[in-house]
Amino acid sequence: MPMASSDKHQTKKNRSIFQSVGHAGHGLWEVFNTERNFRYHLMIMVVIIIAGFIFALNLLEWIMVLGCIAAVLVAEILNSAIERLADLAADGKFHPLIKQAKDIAASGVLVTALFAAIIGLLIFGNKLF
Ligand SMILES: Nc1ncnc2c1ncn2[C@@H]1O[C@H](COP(=O)(O)OP(=O)(O)OP(=O)(O)O)[C@@H](O)[C@H]1O
Repeated sequence: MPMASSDKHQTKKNRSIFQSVGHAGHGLWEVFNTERNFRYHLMIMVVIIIAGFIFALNLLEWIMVLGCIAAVLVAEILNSAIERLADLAADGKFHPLIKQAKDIAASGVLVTALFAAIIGLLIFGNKLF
């Protein structure tokens, strides 16, 4: 469970590092609970990490693999935040700029995932062939 916020209707700055971390943890929990793609990425992450141990990646390879995983997860998290702001602004109505904002945010996830896949193929492909 995430750390509880002491003030559910807080609109002022966080009072301490602990409160900041608590709210960030709450955000992570929200993305995990509501975003199917984020859970897919987490499952792929587990498979890649297991593969990393099986193929005995060296330090540099681990750094690159973990960097790619972090980049994809962060892209998905930021995409989710933008989707929520867009939904708030759209208020249930269709708007071409909302469509652009959501599609552009999603393209950030796509580009990050594509490069992560290429880097993964280079690292694991190099071990296989
Ligand atoms: N209010 C809106 N105005 C215009 N287009 C919208 C609006 N809401 C959603 N869309 C379009 O529908 C698509 C799906 O929107 P939705 O908010 O359901 O994203 P999602 O399925 O959660 O996206 P992802 O697959 O990136 O997680 C968006 O990418 C966008 O093209």
